[in-house]
Amino acid sequence: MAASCATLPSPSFLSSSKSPRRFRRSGVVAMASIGQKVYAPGVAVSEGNGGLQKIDLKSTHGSEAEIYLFGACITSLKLPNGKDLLFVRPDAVFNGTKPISGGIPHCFPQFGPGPMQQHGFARNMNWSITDSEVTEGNPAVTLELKDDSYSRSMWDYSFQALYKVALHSTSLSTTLKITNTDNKPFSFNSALHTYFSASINGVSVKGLKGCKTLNKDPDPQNPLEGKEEREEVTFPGFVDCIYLGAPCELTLDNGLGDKIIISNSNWSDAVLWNPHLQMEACYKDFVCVENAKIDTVLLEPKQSWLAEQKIELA
Ligand SMILES: O=P(O)(O)OC[C@H]1O[C@H](O)[C@H](O)[C@@H](O)[C@@H]1O
Repeated sequence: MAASCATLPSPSFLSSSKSPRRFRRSGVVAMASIGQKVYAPGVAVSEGNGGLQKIDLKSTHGSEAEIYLFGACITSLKLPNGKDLLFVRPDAVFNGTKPISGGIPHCFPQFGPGPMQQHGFARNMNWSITDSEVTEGNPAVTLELKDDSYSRSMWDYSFQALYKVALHSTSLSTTLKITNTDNKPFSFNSALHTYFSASINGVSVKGLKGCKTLNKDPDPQNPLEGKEEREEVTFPGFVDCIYLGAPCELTLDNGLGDKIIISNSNWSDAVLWNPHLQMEACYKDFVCVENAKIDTVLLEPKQSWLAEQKIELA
C-alpha cells in the first residue's frame, strides 16, 4: 500500500526534533584565513575522482555517502549492509565538462530535452556548502546553487536551490527547495535521476499500477499515453517511461537481494529508465528509478517549492 506523504520528516530546513549541532558557513569563513574549514562531525571534504571536490558523510551507525559538489551529485550510498546501493556508469566523466553519469544527478530546471540542454544545467554546475549538522551521530549537509552567467545564458532568472542531504543509520533523505529570487515569475520541472545498482533481469518496481504513463518507447519525440496495469514493472528490454501522479512510495527489488523503499513528498511523478542495448557495457548493472516533477511548477517572486526523497532498505 502506498505510504502517506505525511510519513516523511517535516519539510523544514531549520528545525529538527533532535536538536542537531549546527556548523554554519559563518564558522567556515572565520577559519578560512588559516586554511581550515569546519564541518560537523561525520562531514568531511576531500578530493574525489579527477580532483573534483566531494563531501564524505559518515554516520556513527555505520552508513556512508559521498556527494560531489559538481552537480550536487550523490555518487555513493552504503547503508550498514555494506553494499553500495547507487551505481556510477563506467563511462562517467569526472572533469567538470559533462554531468556525472550515475548516482543521483539533478535534472533542473528542465527534465529531458527542451529549449535548453537535456535535463537543464543544475547537474553541470558547482554547488557550494552552506551548512552542516549532526544529530545523534547522523550527519547532514546543505548545498546551494544560485544563478550565474552560465545558467542565465539558458534560463534568464534569479533563483536559489538548497539541497539538504541527511544520512541516517538505515536511510538517506534529501530535501530540495527551489526559491524564486527574481522579480518575475518562472516555471520549471525537475527530477532526481537516481541510478540504483541492480541485476537487471531480477529487477522489479512495485507501486505504479494505475498511474497514467507517457511511454518514450518507441518514439521519444511522441510519448505514448497509457496506463500502467502491472503490479510489478520489470525490465526485459529498453524502458523509458514517465508515470504521472505516482504514489509516495515505491518498492524496488534490485535483483541483488535488496528491497529498497523509495518514498517522497511532493515529487508527484516518477520515471523508469534502462537503456538496454544502447549501453551494452553496463545496462545489466543498473536501473534508474527517478522521483520527478514533470507537471510544470510555477513560482511567483519569493515563492518556494520543496520536495523530499528518502531511500531505505526494507
Ligand atoms: O543520458 P542522460 O542525459 O543522462 O539521460 C538519460 C535518460 O534520462 C531520463 O531517464 C530520460 O527519460 C531518458 O530519456 C534519458 O535517456
